[in-house]
Amino acid sequence: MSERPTRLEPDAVHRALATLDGWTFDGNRLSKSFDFGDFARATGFLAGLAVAAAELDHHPNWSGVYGRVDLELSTHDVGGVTELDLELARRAEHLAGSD
Ligand SMILES: C[C@H](O)[C@H](O)[C@H]1CNC2=NC(N)=NC(=O)C2=N1
Repeated sequence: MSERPTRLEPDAVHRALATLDGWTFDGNRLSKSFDFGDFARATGFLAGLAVAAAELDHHPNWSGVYGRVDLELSTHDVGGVTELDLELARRAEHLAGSD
């Protein structure tokens, strides 16, 4: 996306999250923990997410332990959640096999 993304109003974020299982919104960022059960599956997920992030030029904050991956999504350039974060969340769901 070449245009600067627009910070979404909270109502719009909540409406979008109705179709995304298990994500929370704190007013500034989306969060979800994925539990894959082992390190190989967790790192496989991260490899796929890295490809998605490169395609979108939009990058997650991530951390994790062994089989768990914790994601936080926000658009640093605008200090909130944009359509890019929702798209990255959708792709994360797809990669995790939960959509
Ligand atoms: C210039 C480049 O497109 C920007 O710095 C992008 C890169 N990836 C990004 N990722 C995230 N999460 N937020 C951003 O604001 C952001 N900006």
